[in-house]
Amino acid sequence: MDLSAPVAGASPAGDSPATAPTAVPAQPPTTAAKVADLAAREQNLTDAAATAVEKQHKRGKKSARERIEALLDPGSFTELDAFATHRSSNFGLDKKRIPGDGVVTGYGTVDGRQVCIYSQDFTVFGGSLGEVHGQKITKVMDMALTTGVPLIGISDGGGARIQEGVAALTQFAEIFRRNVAASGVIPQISLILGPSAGGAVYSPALTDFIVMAEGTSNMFITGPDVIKAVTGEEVGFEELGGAATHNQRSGVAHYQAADEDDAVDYVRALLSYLPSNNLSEPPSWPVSADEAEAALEVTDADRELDTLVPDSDNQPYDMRVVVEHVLDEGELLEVQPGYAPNMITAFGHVEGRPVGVVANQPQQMAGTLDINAAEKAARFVRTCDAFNIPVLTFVDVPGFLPGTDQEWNGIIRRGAKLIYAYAEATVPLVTLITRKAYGGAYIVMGSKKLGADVNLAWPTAQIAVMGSGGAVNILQRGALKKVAEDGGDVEAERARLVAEYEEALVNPWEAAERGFVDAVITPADTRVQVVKALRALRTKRASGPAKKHGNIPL
Ligand SMILES: CC(=O)SCCNC(=O)CCNC(=O)[C@H](O)C(C)(C)COP(=O)(O)OP(=O)(O)OC[C@H]1O[C@@H](n2cnc3c(N)ncnc32)[C@H](O)[C@@H]1OP(=O)(O)O
Repeated sequence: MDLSAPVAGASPAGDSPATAPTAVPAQPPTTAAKVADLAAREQNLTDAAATAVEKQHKRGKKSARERIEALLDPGSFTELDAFATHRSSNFGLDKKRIPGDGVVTGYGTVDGRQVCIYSQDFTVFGGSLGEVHGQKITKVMDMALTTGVPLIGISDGGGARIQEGVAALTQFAEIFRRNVAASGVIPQISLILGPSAGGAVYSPALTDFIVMAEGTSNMFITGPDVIKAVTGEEVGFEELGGAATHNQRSGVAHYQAADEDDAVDYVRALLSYLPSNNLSEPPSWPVSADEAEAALEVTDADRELDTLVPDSDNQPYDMRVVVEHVLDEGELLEVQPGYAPNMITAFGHVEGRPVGVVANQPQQMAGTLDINAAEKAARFVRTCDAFNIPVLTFVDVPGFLPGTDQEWNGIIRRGAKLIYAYAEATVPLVTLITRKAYGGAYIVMGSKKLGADVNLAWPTAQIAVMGSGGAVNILQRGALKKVAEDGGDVEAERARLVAEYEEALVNPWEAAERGFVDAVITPADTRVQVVKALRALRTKRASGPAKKHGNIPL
C-alpha cells in the first residue's frame, strides 16, 4: 500500500486534506514510525487546503472548521471520524476519496456547556451528503441524544450526493428519524450558511431553530432551474429561498443574520436560554438576598407603565416597552422578529431565570391575531414547554383578523394550534391583559381556563366578547331602527348604548369577579407581580392523562 498519500486516491480538494500532503513513511515498521505516520496523517487533515478555504472566502463564507471554531469555546472542539471517507466508485468517485467526506463532526463547549456539532464542507463534493457523510452526522446526533446535549448542525451543501444514489437518500431518512426522536429532548439548532437544497431542507425544518445569513444562505425544495422548467416561473436563488424570504415571508427561519458572525452570535445567545435537555433546567444566574428583596420594590421605571396605555382605544402603543419593563435589564432575544410582527416571541430573564415571552403588538395590525401570528406563537409556546421555560403572555388583541384570505387559508385549523399549545403546556404560565382581550382571541391568548396559572389585568383591560361598536350594532339593531323610524337621533342613542355596554362589560371587573383574572393591578406593579408569580410557580408540577401522543391540528 502506498502511504505517501493519506488515503488512497485522496483528492487535494476540501477543507480537510492538505493541498500538498506531508510525506508519510511507507510501511511504518516500528512504534515510533507508526506514531510518526499518525502525525503525518493528522497533519494532512488539519492543513486546510488553502485554495479550498480561499474559495469559501471568495463566496463570502467561512470554511467548515472556521465556523466550528467561531461557535465553540476556543480549543474545546474534538473531531470525530476525521479519516472517514466514502466507499463509492460510481462516476469516478473512487479517484476522489477525501478524508472527512465533506463534513466535520464532533463535540465541544459553548460558554462551558457541552454541545455536539456538525459542519458541512462545501468544498468537498459541494457539501453533498453521501452514505459516509450521513453516517458521520447520525453518529454525532446519537451522541447528542444519549448524552443529553444540544445539537448544532451547520448546512452548506447540495443535498443528496447524486453519484451515491439511494445510499445517500436513505441517510436523510436516518437523519430525519433522529431529528424527530431528539425533538423536545435536546435543543436542535440549524445554521444555514450556504445552500440547503431538496430533501436536505427537512432536517433543519425538523429542528427547533433555523438561523440564516443574508446573501449566502438558501433553502428550497426545488431550485430556480427546475421551477422554470416545470412552471415557467423565473426566480433567483435569493428571492426563492434566501434569508429574507424565509425570515419575513415563509416563516421557515427564526433569525436573519447580517453575516456569519452575527449568525454565530445569535446561536450562542439562544443556547444561553436553553437547558441541555428536557430533564434539566435552563441556565440561570444566582440572585443575592438583597437583590431578591429589591426586586419586590416598585421603582420609578416601573411607574412609567402607568401612563403607557393611550386614552383612545384606537391609538397604538409599543408592547415591547411593557415587556422590557418586566425583564431583567430590559433585555430580550426575539425569535422570528421579521415574521408576523403583530406577535412578539422572545426569550428574556426574570430574576436571572429564562422566560419565554408571547405578546400581541398593537403597533402592527392593531395586534390582531392572524394565521402567521398564531402559528408563530404556538410553535414558541411548545418550544418553551418542551424545555422547561415559563411563558409570560402579554395581551392586547382586538380579535382574529377577518377576511376570506384568512378563512380560506385555514385560520380555524391553524389558529387552533395556539389553543393546543397553551392547553397542553405544563410550564408556569403567567398572563397579563393590558388592554383589549376580545372574543376567541381572549380565550386563545393564555386565558385562565385554558390553563394559565396566574392571570393579571391592568384597569385598562377590556375583556368581552367584542368591542362596544360591534356589540351595539348586533344587540340593539332593532332599538336603533325604531329610533330612526320615530325620527329620533340615532347617533345620540347609539352613543348612549355604547357607553352603557362599556360600563357593563368592557372592563376587567366581570372577569375579576369570576376569578378569570386573579388580580387587577396598577401597571407600575407589573414587574413585582410577575416576579412574585414566577417565584410561586417554581415548584409547579402538572401532568395530563397518559397517551401515545396528542393530535395537534397540522
Ligand atoms: C434528498 C435531496 O437532497 S434531493 C436534492 C439533490 N440536490 C440538488 O438538487 C442540488 C444540486 N446542486 C445544485 O443545485 C447546486 O450545486 C447548488 C445550488 C447546491 C450550488 O450551486 P453552485 O454554488 O453554483 O455550486 P456548483 O453547482 O458549482 O457545485 C459545487 C460542486 O459541488 C458539486 N455538487 C453540488 N451538488 C451536488 C450533489 N447533490 N451531489 C454531488 N455533487 C454535487 C458540483 O458538481 C460541483 O462540483 P465540482 O466543483 O467538482 O464541479
